[in-house]
This record gives sequence, structure tokens and C-alpha cells, in this order.
Amino acid sequence: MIEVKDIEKSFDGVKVLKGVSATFETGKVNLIIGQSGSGKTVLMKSLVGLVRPEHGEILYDRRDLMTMGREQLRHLRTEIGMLFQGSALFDSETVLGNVEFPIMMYTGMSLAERRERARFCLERVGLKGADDKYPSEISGGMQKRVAIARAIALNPKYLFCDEPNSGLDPKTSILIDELLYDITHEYGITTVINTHDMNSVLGIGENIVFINKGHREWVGNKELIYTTTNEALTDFVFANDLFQKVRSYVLEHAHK
Ligand SMILES: Nc1ncnc2c1ncn2[C@@H]1O[C@H](COP(=O)(O)OP(=O)(O)OP(=O)(O)O)[C@@H](O)[C@H]1O
Repeated sequence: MIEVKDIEKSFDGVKVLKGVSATFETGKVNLIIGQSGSGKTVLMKSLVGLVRPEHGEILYDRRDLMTMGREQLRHLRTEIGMLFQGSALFDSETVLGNVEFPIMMYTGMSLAERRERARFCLERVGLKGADDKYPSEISGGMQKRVAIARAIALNPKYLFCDEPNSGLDPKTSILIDELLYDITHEYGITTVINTHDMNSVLGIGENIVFINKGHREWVGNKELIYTTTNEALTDFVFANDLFQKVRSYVLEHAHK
């Protein structure tokens, strides 16, 4: 479990996180949602140590990132998997090479062990047989799967995904969501996903943290979101006509 307590972060004197507290649960898909500019990315960057808040605590299973020494930080990094926007694969490396990379960086495994682990991860994300391809030779959805295989290569306790559906068609997005959901549950990972995608919110949102103008405005799950009376949240989630209709349908049937 990751807990953040009263996080504050400013840029050039402007506060963008205004005392955010939230819990990201173990073995669950935790979503951070909110409008553009609300502070989601700054929150996620704070969680992984890329941004340093001026105030607050970031507790990884009770270990505070804010007060960790260099060794503790290095150890924590081996427990974290990251999936960046746009996959961020190394173009000059094969699919297998990309997945092997963190294993080579952070473990003392032999080449044969590394290969075995990387192949296992590729098979887990449904990419058996793609080892020798280069990122430019595979589709965006496949690239995302490679990035997921790389993110789980070190068997992480915590997995962070920044907009994992960006650039994908709706069907591929759902498949990627399902894969992230399955992996989270299979390995008991604390997964934190930063997303705008309403299909993801209503599909895999087991624990949803809604950030509005730098505040944590609402916490709940995909079921509770239908009945929320929080205006900022309904404006954000049900802005789209189709989702508004889905909401009306769900509410109507819930009362029968
Ligand atoms: N390094 C930085 N320097 C100055 N301001 C920043 C920096 N990073 C973020 N901000 C500001 O902090 C605010 C929150 O930005 P953030 O990127 O967290 O928004 P977001 O919710 O992730 O938006 P989006 O969904 O569009 O990515 C914005 O006003 C942004 O301009």
C-alpha cells in the first residue's frame, strides 16, 4: 500500500498540489483522474521521486520516500515498475533487449537467466515469438505490451502507468486495461494509473482518486462513481453524452 499524506508542491510560487492525501491499495488498480492541469502528473511524479514536494509524507508500506537515504531509495527503485506515456522503448534494441534491460541494470543475473525472465514476461503479456522484432516493426498495442513486460521484469511491488491508453484505439485500450488488471491481481501489485480514459475509469477503477485543482476532491470506485453527487466529478466523468446515457441507464436499473 502507498499512502500520501498532506502533499504540497509549488512551482514558481504557485501551489499545484494543495495538501493531497490518498491511499493506493495493494493488489488493486488505483486510478488518478482529473482534468488537464489538475495536478495528476505532479502527484505521480512525486510518488516515484521525480518531483520533490515541499511538504507531506509518501509512505511505501510505511517507508517514507521523503526521508529515505540513498541506499533505501535505490532498493525502492528495484521494487517499482514504470510504464511511460508512448511506451518509451529503446528503438535500437529488440523487443527482448528492451525487456532484458532493467534485469541487466538491477540484478546480477546471467545472460541465460535474464533471457529466461524476459521471455517469461513477454509470454505473460501475450508476445511470445516477437523477441527479435524491433519496436518500429510492431503495432502501438504490441509496443505497449513490450513496455508492460519491461515494467514487470523485476517483479515489482508497485507499478506506475502514465496514460497507458494514449494513442491506442478503443479495443486495444480495453485489452491493455485488462492486461494491467490481470497482472495487478495475479502478482498482488499496487498499481497506480494516471488516466483521462473514461472506459478505464468505468472498467477497471477499483480505487479512484479524483484530483481537482490540486485538491483530492473525491475517492471511490467505479460503482460509486455512478451515484456520486460531487459536481466537479460528474462534470468531469459524465461530460460525454454517451457516458451520461450509461449513467442514467445504470441508475434507473439500480432502483428496480
Ligand atoms: N516542472 C514544472 N514547472 C512549472 N509548472 C509545472 C511543472 N510541472 C507541472 N507544472 C504545472 O502544474 C500544474 C499541474 O500539472 P500536471 O502536469 O500535474 O497536470 P495534469 O493533471 O497531469 O494534466 P494533463 O492531464 O494535461 O497531463 C499545471 O498548471 C502545470 O503547468
